[in-house]
Amino acid sequence: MKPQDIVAGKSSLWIFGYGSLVWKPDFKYKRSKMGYIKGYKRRFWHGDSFHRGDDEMPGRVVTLIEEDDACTWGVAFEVTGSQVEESLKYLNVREAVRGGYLTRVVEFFPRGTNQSPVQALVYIATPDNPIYLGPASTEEIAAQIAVCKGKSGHNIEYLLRLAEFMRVSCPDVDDPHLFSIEAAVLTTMRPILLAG
Ligand SMILES: N[C@@H](CCC(=O)N[C@@H](CS)C(=O)NCC(=O)O)C(=O)O
Repeated sequence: MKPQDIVAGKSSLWIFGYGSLVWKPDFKYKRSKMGYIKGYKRRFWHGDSFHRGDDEMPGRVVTLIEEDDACTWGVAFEVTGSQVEESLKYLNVREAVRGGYLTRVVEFFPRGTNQSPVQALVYIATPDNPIYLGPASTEEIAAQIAVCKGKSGHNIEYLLRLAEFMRVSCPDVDDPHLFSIEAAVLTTMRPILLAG
């Protein structure tokens, strides 16, 4: 199913967030559910020269990388009525125009028993994206995040809020990629913060 098909004439739509959307949706929605999608892993492999970086020093934000046995936890937001058009208009600017993300349709599995999966729209930056940065070591990613900031704030805030969200909302989910980068940034920043 194409994204436009899931949206066409819809009075209700689910939008899956796995990065800044989990802690800052900034659009009106009817309800939200914790849950996951299959076949993708979350990685800090996308560049950002607007929200958390600039043209000289692009920040690193998350995208989804296809991997058969992977799953990524996040939040799905249900928008209904006028919220559908309002949220898509807002996210098109925030995610597509300023962030370089494309839309895809995924199957979202809400957490909990007796919850049926639903089709959801997701914003994803693919490797052919001009500001896609790709894989790097934990230390390299942490060093980049530690020094970048953009119009929405520091790249460290983006990292720590996502890590905090996962610890609080998905305490039983391990995310070695996310938490190893968080630990590396805090190790880098600790002497600087304590020296002050
Ligand atoms: N599409 C992912 C990632 C979204 C994301 O982090 N997008 C960036 C654009 S580069 C953003 O909106 N940043 C806002 C901010 O950093 O406050 C999601 O569903 O959460």
